[in-house]
Amino acid sequence: MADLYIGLMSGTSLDGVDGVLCEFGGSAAASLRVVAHAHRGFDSAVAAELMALNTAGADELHRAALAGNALVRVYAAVVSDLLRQSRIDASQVRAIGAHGQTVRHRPGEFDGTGYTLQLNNPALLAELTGIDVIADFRSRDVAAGGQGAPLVPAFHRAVFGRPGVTVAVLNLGGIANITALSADGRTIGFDCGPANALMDHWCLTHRGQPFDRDGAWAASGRIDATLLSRMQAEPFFAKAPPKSTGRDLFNAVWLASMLSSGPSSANPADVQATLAELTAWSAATAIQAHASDATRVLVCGGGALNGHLMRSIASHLPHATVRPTDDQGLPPLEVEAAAFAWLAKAFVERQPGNLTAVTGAAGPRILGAFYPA
Ligand SMILES: Nc1ncnc2c1ncn2[C@@H]1O[C@H](COP(=O)(O)OP(=O)(O)OP(=O)(O)O)[C@@H](O)[C@H]1O
Ligand SMILES: CC(=O)N[C@H]1[C@@H]2OC[C@@H](O2)[C@@H](O)[C@@H]1O[C@H](C)C(=O)O
Repeated sequence: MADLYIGLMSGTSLDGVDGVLCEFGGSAAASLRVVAHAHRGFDSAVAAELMALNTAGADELHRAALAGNALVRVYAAVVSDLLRQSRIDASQVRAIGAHGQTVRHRPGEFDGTGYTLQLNNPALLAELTGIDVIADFRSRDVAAGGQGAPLVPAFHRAVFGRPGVTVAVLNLGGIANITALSADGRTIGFDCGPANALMDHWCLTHRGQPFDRDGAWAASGRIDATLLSRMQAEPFFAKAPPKSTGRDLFNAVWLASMLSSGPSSANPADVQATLAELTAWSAATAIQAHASDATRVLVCGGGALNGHLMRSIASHLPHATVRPTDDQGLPPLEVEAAAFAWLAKAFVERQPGNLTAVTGAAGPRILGAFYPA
């Protein structure tokens, strides 16, 4: 039987769900083949509710439970798209790795353990698809004192790692994270700052568009150096890894406080240009600090389709080629979903999914919880 897994990712951009059906040839992810990719956007009511649940509000428990159900109905539709496209029957798929929707991420805070919360209803997904589901990949790492994020570096190492060569992988989702795959075999990874979450918010507010296609609007503006340096002073950027972040920090309130706490350009296009530069600067700074000898930077996530952002990052890293991951046979919008297919496989095989050097957890841990078909 082919080793078939589905990965489902709905990330911090809140743009919808990416799913992939993957075939694994052996235990190494290098032998992974994406058989099918499907994407479904959230309808506006679901997107608005998921966004609202990122901040405290009335009757949250009830609303969060219903939002988990709504999310899973989109997941089930994506699974059905994948099976139809690939003409594969549900019974042939070993498991689905379903990330869920992060609405809070506070590892290590409050009582020392803190929490990370992904809305989901894996029982309903198992019911709707008839396939085993693995979910809640982050909590065990947090329980072991880790950040619970980013989790993709282990997958990046397995698919993009090259012995004796330093490679940097940059994910530009709602939040940005890097993986530094050093020539000597060490792997470091951490969230390096905001990516599309703030740019999408600003674009929607001022242009009525969910995102700035190709970064054309940002490219039309001028970087506001004063605003940029105020943003760069955010303590998260100077923090040493392990570190992770999310909409808990980089949200509309953060942006509003940056805009109101000193002089800033009145022109919204200039703010967009400044946000793009903040992403480029923070990613390039992280790469220079942890993978200074990288001559290749592989970019995944929707930001890889933002030509302006890609050029800005490249201009900060003149000694490296900055290319989308399609170059390595895995298109940018498939990487994270494939990582959760890979993590589901790791769970089924009782292999640890975390890298302690990345998350800071006390040890390697098997990640996820099992919901049988
Ligand atoms: N053609 C494009 N031009 C500019 N930006 C784009 C383009 N296509 C997608 N994007 C951006 O990519 C985002 C989606 O990226 P992605 O699917 O990687 O996010 P995500 O899964 O939410 O990420 P993460 O979990 O890493 O935070 C969109 O919200 C948009 O901002
Ligand atoms: C808590 C959470 O959902 N974090 C996401 C988010 O989106 C990007 C970045 O922040 C990364 O840390 C993580 O996602 C990827 C899939 C990860 O865990 O590697």
